[in-house]
Formats: sequence, C-alpha cells, structure tokens
Amino acid sequence: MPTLFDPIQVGDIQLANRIIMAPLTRCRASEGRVPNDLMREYYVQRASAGLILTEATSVTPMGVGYPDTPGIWSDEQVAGWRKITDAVHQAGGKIMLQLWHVGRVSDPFYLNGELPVAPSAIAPNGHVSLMRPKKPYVTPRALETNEIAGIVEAYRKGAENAKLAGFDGVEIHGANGYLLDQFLQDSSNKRTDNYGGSIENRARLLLEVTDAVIAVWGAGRVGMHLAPRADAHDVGDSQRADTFGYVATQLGKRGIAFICAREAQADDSLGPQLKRQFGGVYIANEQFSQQSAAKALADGVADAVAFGVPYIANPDLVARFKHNAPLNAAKPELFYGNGAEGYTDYPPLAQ
Ligand SMILES: C=C(C(=O)O)c1ccccc1
Repeated sequence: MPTLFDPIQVGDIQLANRIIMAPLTRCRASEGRVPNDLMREYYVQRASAGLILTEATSVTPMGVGYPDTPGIWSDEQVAGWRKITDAVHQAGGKIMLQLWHVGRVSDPFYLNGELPVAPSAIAPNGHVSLMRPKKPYVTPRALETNEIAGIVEAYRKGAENAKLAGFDGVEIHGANGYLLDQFLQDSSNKRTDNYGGSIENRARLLLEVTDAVIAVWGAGRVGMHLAPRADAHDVGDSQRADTFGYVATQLGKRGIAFICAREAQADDSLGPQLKRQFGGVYIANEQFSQQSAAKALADGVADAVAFGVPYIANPDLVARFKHNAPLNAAKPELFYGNGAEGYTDYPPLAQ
C-alpha cells in the first residue's frame, strides 16, 4: 500500500516522493512576463517536492489574461526559466512547466487592444479576475478554422522552449475553463467545423496539442491538467463523464506520463472512472490534507497528490508531513501581488 513518502516512476521521471507541488498562479516575480530571481528563490525553497508543477505559463502573448504571469514564448523568458530549473536541479528537485493559453478568460487590456480568442464568440459570466478595477468579460472572437494550426504551433514552440529552459517535462493546462477546456466543453464550444459538435471534435484541439508536445518531449515527459468538474470560468458540459472519459482514454493510448485532476474529492468525482480509463499515473488535486491524501493513495484513488495552498505557506511540506509537524497558515491576502511577503518569507520548520 503506497504512502506519500514512497518513490514513484512518472513516465520517464523517477520521483523521490508522491507529494507534488500543484501549479499555483501568483501574479508576481515576472515583470515583463520574464521570471526573475525572486521566483527562483520561491521554487528552490520547494525543491523537496516529489515534483514541482510550475504556475501556468503562457505559450503566446495572446494567451495572457492576468497581471505579471510568466510566458515561455521568448528567448528572454527561456533564459529566466533556465536560472530556475538549474537552481531547482542543484537543490535535488524535479520541475515541469505548465503550458497555458487562457482563451476567452482575458481582456483587450492584456492583448494590446485585441479581443481574446475562443472556440466561439461566447463570453463567460463574471469579471476579469485579479485586474483592478473589475471589468466584465468582453465577448471573445471565435478562432477561424485556419487559425487553429497556429495555436497548436504555439504550444509546440512553448514545449520546445521549455526543453531549452532545462525543465524535466511539461504539463499541458487542459483545465479550469481556459482555452483547451473551452474547446472541450459544449457550453463554450458551439463550432460547426471539425473542432466542434461531437466529443471527438471538441477534444480535437486538446489532443492535437498533446501530440505536438509529445513530438517535442516524448510521451514520458508530458502530463495533462484536467478539471472534470467542468465548472471553472463558466464552462460546463452536458456529457461530462463521456467527454472526460474519452479524453482520459485517448491520453492513455498516447501513454503520457500523468493526468493531474483537480476535483478528486468532489462527491460526484469522476476520478476513479478516469483513473481506470487512463491507465497511467493519476495525480489527485484540490484541498487535500496529509491524512486525506494518504487515504487516497491507500484506497487506490490516486497514485500521487498535488498540494496547492499548503505549498504556498510550507516550502518544506515534505519534512512537515514526515515529522507530523504543524503547518504554517497561508495568508490569502498575499496569494497574488508583488514582493517577497507571503511568497518567499514563510518560515521553515525549526531544525
Ligand atoms: C491558472 C490558474 C488556474 O488554473 O486556475 C489561476 C489563474 C489565476 C488565479 C488562480 C489560478
């Protein structure tokens, strides 16, 4: 019966433990969308995680939707990330970059006045989060069929740049109502071309991106982030179990390293079904404690667990779990924004 402290082979990568740092957008330490030394310190502090999944990182300037989030489309960004991967590796850690495109969850404010792009011209309800003052979402522009190859190329180039930046692999952000999820869900995708309508068509872009990224990295160093609850940023799907079951099955056929699913403790979790249909390493995420994570492994619900907020406040989470030590309390008011406070200043466990 595996525990959180047991090593695990995830695709081509051997992890020292099953305590994963979940992707955490912090909207800081990336002026000009280039990761800086403060971000290097932040990730090095957390290098004892079995695996670090970085914060979501845009593959193109048109895929940005928040202040001060990093990119992976320029040489300068590659150089900034290289400093981070080198330092994390020197500290004995493993780190994969999360490749991101926000699609309609953006605003002309971030896009030099251009409209956000999406599968269909349907704006999500709500407002552009983390931007001040709060603004309702604008209606995005539906991508032309002949533009989609360019989206796939942006992810492929991002995957290539991540390799140049020294990462151990990449995770594709297919969750939380961002572009790939917008195409996948039938509430946000009303296309009539072969990227809309059937489940196969709505999953097409996600799988074309997956194939392009596999061509760069090999399947053993590619993961996929999914949100089977399908409830973020106003997306939704009328056939959730079938839609995500199809994706999990297709990803299993490709033999990618892992799926990281953000919903495993939901009452109506598709986790067990998807884990079975995928057949590979299944990382559960969202609001786990050490105890509920240990149970998920013991019950075979997950092979590893990704922790978000605990990793914000506890760089040495593995040691704290090992010693059953108390955790630092996170400061939500400092989750986003600039500077070291609430980022790199959480105290380590007293030796
Ligand atoms: C990338 C994010 C996600 O996947 O939810 C995100 C973005 C902004 C704030 C929090 C999280």
